[in-house]
Amino acid sequence: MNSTRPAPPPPVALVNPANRNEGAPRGGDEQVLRLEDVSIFYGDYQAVRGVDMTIGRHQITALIGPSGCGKSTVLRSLNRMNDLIPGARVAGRVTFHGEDLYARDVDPIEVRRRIGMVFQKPNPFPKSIYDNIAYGPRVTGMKVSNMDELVEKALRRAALWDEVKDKLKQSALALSGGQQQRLCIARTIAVSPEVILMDEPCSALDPIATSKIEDLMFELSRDYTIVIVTHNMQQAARVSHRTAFFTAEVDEQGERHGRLIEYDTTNKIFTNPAQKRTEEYITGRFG
Ligand SMILES: Nc1ncnc2c1ncn2[C@@H]1O[C@H](COP(=O)(O)OP(=O)(O)OP(=O)(O)O)[C@@H](O)[C@H]1O
Repeated sequence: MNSTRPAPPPPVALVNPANRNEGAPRGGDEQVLRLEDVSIFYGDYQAVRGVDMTIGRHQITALIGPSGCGKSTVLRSLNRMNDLIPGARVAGRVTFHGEDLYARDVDPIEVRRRIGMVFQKPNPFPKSIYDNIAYGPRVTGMKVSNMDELVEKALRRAALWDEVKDKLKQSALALSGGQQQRLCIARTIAVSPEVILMDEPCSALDPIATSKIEDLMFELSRDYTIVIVTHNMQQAARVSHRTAFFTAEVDEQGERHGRLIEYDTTNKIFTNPAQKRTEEYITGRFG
């Protein structure tokens, strides 16, 4: 008997009664993405250090943590979006179904088709609603027998069809912010990705539009694997199956590096985290 075993931390404030993903994670045993000892640099600066994590199929994985801890940097490493930032470099291994995403012969364009991304600010093209959806399939050379059908399917999947079906030829820029974000999700879906990365997709939206996107994420997780960066802990608690808590640590030289502190089921992270720093962040005492 180990009588010196520390007592588990008390339940924290953000207990998660509304989480719809409680219980056995769907399909989560199958790993889609894996990070092994991943460090990410901007020039000489090591923004993220030594991250190990796996992302399960058809799960929603939330990345949370204080500003500057490297959440977006890690997210962008999952579809080689960091390649587009001059001086950015990924060390370690990121694999997608066991295949090294950064291997020489891997085409980053194909990576981004299979692992799509939705950004913080809705960024539709200054084109019609229809052309926003049709653009990806056209430029990636997808063989599409019926583009109208594909556009309708993507818009339906993104829960936008009923609102736009009578104005497909109108500019996407005339849509509300929430509609624009669902259009961006439809645009991502149109090229048949397997994973959707979302970088604070609701931060520019009001609570009603946010709630619609959260419902949509839940629906989409039946068919897609989703990784979301969010500042909103309630959102992580509501929508995700698993949560990764990052923070920035200062090294001997006084440099700050993002580190993954704890990664577990969302329920565990929000009710009984193993790490004191996670608990302090969740309860608002730090960060
Ligand atoms: N393009 C860039 N060039 C140089 N440094 C960068 C770049 N992007 C991010 N960084 C630095 O990397 C670190 C991690 O940034 P990142 O944006 O990934 O953090 P974050 O946790 O997503 O922050 P936030 O929650 O504020 O969006 C920060 O110190 C940031 O200044």
